[in-house]
Amino acid sequence: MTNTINELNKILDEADCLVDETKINEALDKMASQITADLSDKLPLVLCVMNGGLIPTAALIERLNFPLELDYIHATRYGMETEGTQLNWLSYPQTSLKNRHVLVVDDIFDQGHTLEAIQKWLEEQGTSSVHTATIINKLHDRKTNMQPDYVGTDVVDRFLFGYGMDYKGYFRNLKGIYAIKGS
Ligand SMILES: O=P(O)(O)OC[C@H]1O[C@H](OP(=O)(O)OP(=O)(O)O)[C@H](O)[C@@H]1O
Ligand code: HPA
Repeated sequence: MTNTINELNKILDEADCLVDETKINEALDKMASQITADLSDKLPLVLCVMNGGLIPTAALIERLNFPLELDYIHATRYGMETEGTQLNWLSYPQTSLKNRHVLVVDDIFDQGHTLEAIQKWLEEQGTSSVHTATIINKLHDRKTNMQPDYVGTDVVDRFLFGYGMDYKGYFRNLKGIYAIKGS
């Protein structure tokens, strides 16, 4: 256990903070304004993509001053790894989705497979509209075809953690967004 704590503390000490708390808050404010303009009269259902979406979703919805409902979906393709594989669907929303305007919130748009699959599945459930939002868009050319409707900020192609994103299950709780040394 001491080894694990030491290893994790070293990872954090050596990491680069790419997006600090101030920049995250500015990004969230901008996204909230755009979402308010589009969805404030739609009684939307906000769907948090667990686990990474937890912190961004909480921060975003406290900036939305109109009636909305909240539920979650849990799909994961990275697990404890730094490379994604197939998407595992672990939990589905309990709220009826038919004829609903849905806003899906996640932490990061990396290759895009997670959000693309969730969007497709939601459309098959008879939703009226599906919008997608992520705090981070990772810049590289390995993307699927879709684009999130609302993006906080672009970040270079390194392995990230903090603000919802994990390194081996840890560090989702950090207030900034960090890149692992050498990644
Ligand atoms: O754009 P993609 O390449 O599909 O990657 C993005 C997804 O990967 C992460 O989830 P992960 O599978 O790590 O599960 P977690 O949210 O529980 O960390 C992140 O939270 C996104 O949901
Ligand atoms: O860079 C990342 N960090 C953490 N989780 C992730 N899931 C996709 N990309 C990442």
